Amino acid sequence: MAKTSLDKSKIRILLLEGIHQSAVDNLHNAGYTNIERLSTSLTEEDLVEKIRDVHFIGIRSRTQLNERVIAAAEKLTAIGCFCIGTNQVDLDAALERGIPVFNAPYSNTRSVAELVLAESIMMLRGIPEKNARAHEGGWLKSASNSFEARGKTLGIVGYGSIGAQLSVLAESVGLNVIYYDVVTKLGMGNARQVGSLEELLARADIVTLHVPETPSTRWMIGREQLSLMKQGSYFINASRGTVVDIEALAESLDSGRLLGAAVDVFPVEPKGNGEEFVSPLRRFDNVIITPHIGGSTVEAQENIGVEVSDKLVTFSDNGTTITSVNFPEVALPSHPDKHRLLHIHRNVPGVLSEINRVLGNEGINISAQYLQTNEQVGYVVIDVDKAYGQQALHALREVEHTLRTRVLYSGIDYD
Ligand SMILES: NC(=O)C1=CN([C@@H]2O[C@H](COP(=O)(O)OP(=O)(O)OC[C@H]3O[C@@H](n4cnc5c(N)ncnc54)[C@H](O)[C@@H]3O)[C@@H](O)[C@H]2O)C=CC1
Ligand SMILES: O=C(O)CCC(=O)C(=O)O
Repeated sequence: MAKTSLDKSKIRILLLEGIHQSAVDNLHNAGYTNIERLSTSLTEEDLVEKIRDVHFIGIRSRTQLNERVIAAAEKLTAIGCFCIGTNQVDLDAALERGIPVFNAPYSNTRSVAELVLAESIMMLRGIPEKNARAHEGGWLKSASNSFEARGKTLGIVGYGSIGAQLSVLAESVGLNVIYYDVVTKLGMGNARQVGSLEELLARADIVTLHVPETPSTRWMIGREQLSLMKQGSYFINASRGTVVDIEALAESLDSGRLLGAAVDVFPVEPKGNGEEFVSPLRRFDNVIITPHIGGSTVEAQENIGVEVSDKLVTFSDNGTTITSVNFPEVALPSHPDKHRLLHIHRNVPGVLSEINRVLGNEGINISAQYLQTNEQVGYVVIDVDKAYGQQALHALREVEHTLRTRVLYSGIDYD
């Protein structure tokens, strides 16, 4: 039987931003029934109120879990990002409070890559303007500025899961692929890494960004970088809105240096479908604007729902933190006949021996134990005989540098 620290019906789960029903079904199947699912994100004020009693929260890219929100989340046990990016969460603030953060690093990779390839072909053919004219009753039948993809050069910035997947798809339609990455990477197929961002910008007919939001990628593309791009080239951003200076991009479109752009992510995005989208790019017919839907396919969302809810359930039931993006990774085999203690502490020397000393003083025999640390935090999972659950928990709470403790009772429901 799965272990649980509370009766599962008392474990409150809040899912925001229209997380797929597959997550709800999966949580129900695992015995978690106290689930609230909202279709939008929440403002900081609303979130601070709502998160107080929540044990697990699921978000996508829009919800900002900053220091203030996390500090208000007194009961929060884990965070699930039902997406790839985790830049919307203050990972250190979560770590400091002993809260692991999980994501779905691969489930929407293919969806983004397919969209970017499709946009490349559409832009090369001038479809966005032709489509706009036709909707207004116009008829723009012309081969001018309309090109085949075959033989053109696609420049990928950030050759990770999405960049590499796109590289394979792009070669299949005859695009030549070059890429720039801060890490040396082996190219898929005939793709070639270039030595600098500047070289990529100068050589590519289409530049597409697939980097995470980090201090090194913030405003990485501005006036200077756009001025290096070829006359008559195309630009795509489906990474994060903060990577590109959007005013500078608008200037490059006005000047005609860029023949088109496709943008899926923006520095400020509406928090739900009802809010107005404001952007200097709205005036361009040759810009494909999409509402941050690079990863929004039925397949991706269903898979993400299962993947991330599985990670939350496994952590809740067993203390497993494998694949967490901010936390020491620990997995101890399940021991159904034991109680399991979770101890999260500041990573300073001597904590483990202190844990063992206090448990020893209480006459508690440890039947299994596993510790992992990162720079800031240590996480130890300890199995003890069933007789000692509460007693062991009290002893552990006395250990200096403790951030958080939990006991997972084997097959017994406690408050
Ligand atoms: N539009 C959408 O709906 C979606 C957007 N995304 C965004 O795409 C990003 C990339 O996703 P993945 O490919 O899965 O990530 P990844 O982590 O597999 O790859 C990112 C790559 O960027 C490289 N990189 C990091 N900093 C760089 C820099 N300053 N210059 C050049 N390269 C740099 C890394 O070395 C890595 O190879 C995510 O972090 C997320 O922000 C992801 C999924 C959906
Ligand atoms: O689906 C979403 O809300 C965000 C997708 C995304 O940007 C990501 O996976 O990082």
